[in-house]
Amino acid sequence: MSDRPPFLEAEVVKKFLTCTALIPLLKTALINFSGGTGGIIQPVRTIVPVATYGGFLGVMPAYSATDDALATKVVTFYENKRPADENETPAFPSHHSTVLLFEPRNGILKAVLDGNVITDRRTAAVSALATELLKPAAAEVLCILGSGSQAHSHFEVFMERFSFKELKLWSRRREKAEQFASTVNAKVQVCATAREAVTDADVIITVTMATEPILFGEWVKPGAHVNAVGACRPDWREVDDNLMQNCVLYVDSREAALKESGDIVLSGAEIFAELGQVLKEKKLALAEKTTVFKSVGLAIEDAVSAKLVFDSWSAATTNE
Ligand SMILES: NC(=O)C1=CN([C@@H]2O[C@H](COP(=O)(O)OP(=O)(O)OC[C@H]3O[C@@H](n4cnc5c(N)ncnc54)[C@H](O)[C@@H]3O)[C@@H](O)[C@H]2O)C=CC1
Ligand SMILES: O=C([O-])C1=[NH+]CCC1
Repeated sequence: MSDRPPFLEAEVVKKFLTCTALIPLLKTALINFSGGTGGIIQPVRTIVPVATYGGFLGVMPAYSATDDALATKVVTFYENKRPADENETPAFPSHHSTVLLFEPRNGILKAVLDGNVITDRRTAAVSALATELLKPAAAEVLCILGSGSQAHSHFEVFMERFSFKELKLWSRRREKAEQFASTVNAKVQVCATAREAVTDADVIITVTMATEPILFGEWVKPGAHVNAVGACRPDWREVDDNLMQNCVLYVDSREAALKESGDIVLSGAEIFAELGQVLKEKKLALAEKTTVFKSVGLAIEDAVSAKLVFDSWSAATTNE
């Protein structure tokens, strides 16, 4: 047998990273991250700007004693500059990531995993956890702004976890939204403007590479819940000041959000609670108010996801 650690590619990750298995792990990890039983060491990620090319490289290490998981994700994300020709598709996906999973007992590298599926699924699963707690009681209309990788993963996870009656989609390039609508197994209303998509929505998901607001408070139905997933740089925005300042604001990590989220840093909006606190103390879930969950993405989510995939893959391989 080779000493080389295995590389678990996207198809393997897809097979083992099911929502059913992942969501309870994320729930526990987020509670522990926000003070639960502790045992989680996770610094705010290091970001190296690749300014010449409009890119960023992020290093995201985390250790969970409770989960016995030690990992680091390396992620690059590049501003997906609008091509000069409107009909041209950007040559590369905007995000690329890889997860290194270590054996906590001795530090040996156990596996290298495709990080793209992990990033897409765990982000959508965390948004679903926030939505379960913060959506209005009768939530019938879901709106997604954006049509890239995260839009797809959020769609998949939300279709599995909720039963919305209507799904509205807006994307900067209408043909991308139409392409999305034609490939998914559900009726999707493609909207000409973000405003049209947001109007009357009970739950809104922003998953764009926008650097200026694309979601405005005056469009949002009182009591709606927003998962604000993009704009992970301190000078990038997806959501305007009006919404940020007039909502009950939840984050995945207070420390990271105050450093990385332009929507928070530039609006001066006050954070009400971390998601992990709400998962632990349900009374913090003010679902009758207009709520925003600002997610920047946590290394611990990647670590528990990678361990789940590796353990499931190892068990399946041993039994073959
Ligand atoms: N919070 C978290 O844990 C994570 C957040 N993200 C963020 O989620 C967002 C979406 O990521 P992906 O779907 O992987 O990216 P993607 O590149 O696959 O899709 C981006 C979408 O944004 C649209 N877009 C690009 N520039 C825009 C602009 N100026 N205005 C409006 N729309 C614009 C594109 O047309 C596309 O629909 C990004 O901001 C990304 O950094 C990604 C991973 C994890
Ligand atoms: O958590 C993550 O992997 C990311 N958040 C924003 C860009 C990538």
